[in-house]
Amino acid sequence: MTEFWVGTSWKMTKTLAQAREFARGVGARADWPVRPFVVPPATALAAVAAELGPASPVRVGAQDAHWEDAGAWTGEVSVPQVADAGATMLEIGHSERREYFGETDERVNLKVLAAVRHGLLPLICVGESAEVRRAGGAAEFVADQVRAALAGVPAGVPVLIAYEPIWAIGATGRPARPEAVAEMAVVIAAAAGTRAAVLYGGSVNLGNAVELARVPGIGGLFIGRAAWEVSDYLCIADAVGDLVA
Ligand SMILES: O=C(CO)COP(=O)(O)O
Repeated sequence: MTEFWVGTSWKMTKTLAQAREFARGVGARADWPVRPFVVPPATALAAVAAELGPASPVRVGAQDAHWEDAGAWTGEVSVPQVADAGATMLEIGHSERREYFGETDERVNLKVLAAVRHGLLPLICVGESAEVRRAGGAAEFVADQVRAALAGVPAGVPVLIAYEPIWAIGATGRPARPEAVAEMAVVIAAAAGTRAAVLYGGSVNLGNAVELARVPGIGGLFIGRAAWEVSDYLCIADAVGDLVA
């Protein structure tokens, strides 16, 4: 395995001081066996990027951005703005945004196109609900999400796609079984093509990270809660790194 992504989204957590502390912790590390990334809240993007510096191997991502470059969109931030703050990746379509903030497949696609237009690496989140899985429609649902997100994106443009089943995310979630992740990696690769690396997210922790990282077709892990302490993040990156080195 030549490259394996390990990243964490901080969601709506961390003050500036906490964000800087985390950035100092990852910034102190010179050698990475994995491709590291952090996805701070918008308030901390610039501070984290500044702390890491432009040459850092740790990539910084924004959790969301509007599809227009600028304008009268109160409360939003644009892709050029998050890029200006230091983001080189853009997370798009997390299920929390789809569920609570009206993110549709169409908007996800507009945001992917905006990210590509401005040279940010899109990190597109997809995943089915427990209901859809129970009804046997998970593969089709996720393939549709992937195809919709990538409509109009030229074939050679690299993207990351995080498979994050809704039932696996957060305090009430349970991690997907490796076999289910493997099946979905095939589905996503078929829908997205070779330009996509497929990541898994949803209740990843130190105890299950290696098993999930071993899943065929999986090129990274996208972690929430279990990586919010920098020492925990580094432990997971090292455990996975031993596997992929
Ligand atoms: O949503 C996630 C990453 O985007 C995963 O969150 P948890 O790891 O906290 O379940």
